[in-house]
Amino acid sequence: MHAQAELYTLPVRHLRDRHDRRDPAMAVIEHAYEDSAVLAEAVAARLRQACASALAHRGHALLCLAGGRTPFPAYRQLAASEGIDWEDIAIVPGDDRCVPWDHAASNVASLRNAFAEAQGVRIGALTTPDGDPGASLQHARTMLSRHADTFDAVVLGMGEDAHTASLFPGARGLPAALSPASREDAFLIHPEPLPPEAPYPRITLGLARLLRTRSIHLIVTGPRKREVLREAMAANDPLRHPVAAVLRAARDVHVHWSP
Ligand SMILES: O=C1O[C@H](COP(=O)(O)O)[C@@H](O)[C@H](O)[C@H]1O
Repeated sequence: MHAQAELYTLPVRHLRDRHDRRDPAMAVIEHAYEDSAVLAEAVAARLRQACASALAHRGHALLCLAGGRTPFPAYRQLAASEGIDWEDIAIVPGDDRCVPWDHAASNVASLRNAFAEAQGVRIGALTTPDGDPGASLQHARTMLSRHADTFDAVVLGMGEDAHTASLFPGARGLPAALSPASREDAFLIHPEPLPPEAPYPRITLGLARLLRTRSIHLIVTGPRKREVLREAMAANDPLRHPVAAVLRAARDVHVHWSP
């Protein structure tokens, strides 16, 4: 195991204290690593520990995992871990793009691919096989109603526009998806503008469902995302920087960063 580098220069706790005095118990726990390989190893170890603890205490584990690209090296390491009883573990994506399952942008397809080695693991889809947005929304809500337990771990990513899961700034459906009063677990989001790297409508878990978890890990890499995270925390405006909603509402968020 590599030593964790002490290079996280973002004064996270300071910014939280200064800009959000309502709940001083909230905490962002910072982890900075020398590179993305070390980050992946550390995140995989955290997820392994969350699974082991859940299996020991409850006999099953439920993970909610981000799509995109950044966390996949950690997922592949987790999937290759020895001694995990995958048959008792279920995974749901935190969001997905409304595309067919055989499309390169499908988060559920990427997750199924990353966990191919994990014999017996169940990976639920937020989308229907053809990716139809309306049918996917209904499908996601039904699927999530069958996975209503508290998550053992939630992994989130963040885009350079400060979206997390598919909670996109400026999207019409964002206020409902961020509302703690929303009764639904999943929402259809039409990002405006569509992100060029994945220009599709999305299904996302809402903030309240994401926060029903025993642990949260936000994974960000590169200097630009670190800047965005700092801006999000300073502004503390979730409609502009949806990631701020997670940072201010969760009791503890582990932020994992590497260059
Ligand atoms: O579109 C998405 O983007 C975010 C960030 O992805 P990353 O590869 O830049 O970390 C991701 O967390 C989300 O699941 C995905 O649908």
